[in-house]
Amino acid sequence: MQSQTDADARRSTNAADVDGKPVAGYQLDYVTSSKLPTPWATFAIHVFVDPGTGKEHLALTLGDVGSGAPVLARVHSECLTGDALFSQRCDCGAQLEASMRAIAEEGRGAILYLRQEGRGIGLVNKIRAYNLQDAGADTVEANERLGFPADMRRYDLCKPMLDHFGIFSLRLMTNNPRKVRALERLGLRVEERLPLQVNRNAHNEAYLSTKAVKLGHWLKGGQ
Ligand SMILES: Nc1nc2c(ncn2[C@@H]2O[C@H](COP(=O)(O)OP(=O)(O)OP(=O)(O)O)[C@@H](O)[C@H]2O)c(=O)[nH]1
Ligand SMILES: [Zn+2]
Repeated sequence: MQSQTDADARRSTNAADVDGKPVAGYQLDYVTSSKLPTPWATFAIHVFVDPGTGKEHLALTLGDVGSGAPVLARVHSECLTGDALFSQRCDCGAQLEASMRAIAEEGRGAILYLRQEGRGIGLVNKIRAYNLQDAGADTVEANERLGFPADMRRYDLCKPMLDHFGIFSLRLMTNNPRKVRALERLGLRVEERLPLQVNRNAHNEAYLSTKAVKLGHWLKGGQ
């Protein structure tokens, strides 16, 4: 029997995909902000709600991000296992930490924390995909065997978040060309693309290789 999570995940493929036409005027409701002290800096945390899905998306900002100068930025998709539980199966937690550190060092920047777990297939399916990976599938094949595309994320929800802060020009920390293309298609300027290669280890080596070979990520050193 299909779980609610499966149905929700599949339904969202029908919405604009990153490589499809972005939804014009994607709507997110800004709700509230507060302070978020972290080991590296005290960020401002901002919450947005997607009225269509009920999902709460977050932004962390530091300094005057609305001045017009390109903003050091990270667009990060949720990975509960990597971001909160120290999983070594991926590079997500280390990338989040590295980007928070970099922004703290610069004294100015923004992180969009998008609630699209497991490249959009949700936590339940990501854990199922891990089992398929342990049985020999790579990350793309595992998604496909579960009936999903390799990557179901959408980035058009970044636009209302960035508009809220008056950000239109980015220095983006990413290795993912699809993310850069998607943001540019939304009319944002990616002035610079900064690599974010951290925490390669025995557990995530195959995951990183698949990113490079099948998903075209800019990863040096055979990753
Ligand atoms: N389906 C699936 N998703 C995964 C797996 N490992 C990590 N993820 C998800 O992959 C996404 C990673 O997103 P980001 O950190 O934004 O990064 P990225 O698209 O890999 O590109 P970068 O900007 O270079 O980090 C998160 O949503 C994770 O939950 C996996 O094995 N299978
Ligand atoms: Zn991860």
